[in-house]
Amino acid sequence: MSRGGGGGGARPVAVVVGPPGAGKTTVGEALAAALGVGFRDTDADVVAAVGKSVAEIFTEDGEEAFRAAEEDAVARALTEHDGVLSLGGGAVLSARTRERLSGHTVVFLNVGLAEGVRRTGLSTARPLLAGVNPRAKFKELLDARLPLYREVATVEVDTDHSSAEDVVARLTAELAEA
Ligand SMILES: Nc1ncnc2c1ncn2[C@@H]1O[C@H](COP(=O)(O)OP(=O)(O)OP(=O)(O)O)[C@@H](O)[C@H]1O
Ligand SMILES: O=C(O)C1=C[C@@H](O)[C@@H](O)[C@H](O)C1
Ligand SMILES: [Mg+2]
Repeated sequence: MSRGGGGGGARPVAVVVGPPGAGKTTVGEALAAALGVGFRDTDADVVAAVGKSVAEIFTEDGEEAFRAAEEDAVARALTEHDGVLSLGGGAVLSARTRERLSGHTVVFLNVGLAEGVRRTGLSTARPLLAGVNPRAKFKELLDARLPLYREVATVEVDTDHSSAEDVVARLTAELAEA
């Protein structure tokens, strides 16, 4: 829950973006705890709003329906939440969302192909990577999205060779300087 109690007028202390497996949820949650603020994840907001898991929305309603619900969830959270806000990995695909991120502190958690595939490999909860060749899909996704993550980011952290705890420590230092 937000410190401001929700409603309009709030503003996240940091918005976290990046590819699947970058640590948006893990690091986002730990960063919020380190800063003593609340945590919100738009994937969880979409699940709550639609009443189905992310995988069910993709399978039953299609990616376009998920993206529309995600765009709404991001817009709401940006005005309601004053803690750390993690976005879904593909949220930056929306030009409207990218515009809405302008002026916010946006952390891009980057992860390379090999490490991203390794971190997401054991999960069946990511419908986009559930196909026959998750590595090719991950590469395609990184190629398409890297410029979009960088377009919105005010801070970029490479997570390949750092534990989630180290990433949080680097981010708390960077955000204190900003
Ligand atoms: N810096 C890190 N080092 C090692 N493992 C990590 C790191 N960050 C996250 N992980 C692990 O990678 C997996 C994916 O992390 P997480 O779910 O936080 O990613 P995400 O960016 O939220 O992905 P998604 O876009 O699918 O929601 C988890 O098992 C998590 O523990
Ligand atoms: O990278 C993506 O496109 C996605 C990432 C997840 O956070 C979820 O939003 C969903 O699985 C799609
Ligand atoms: Mg996540």
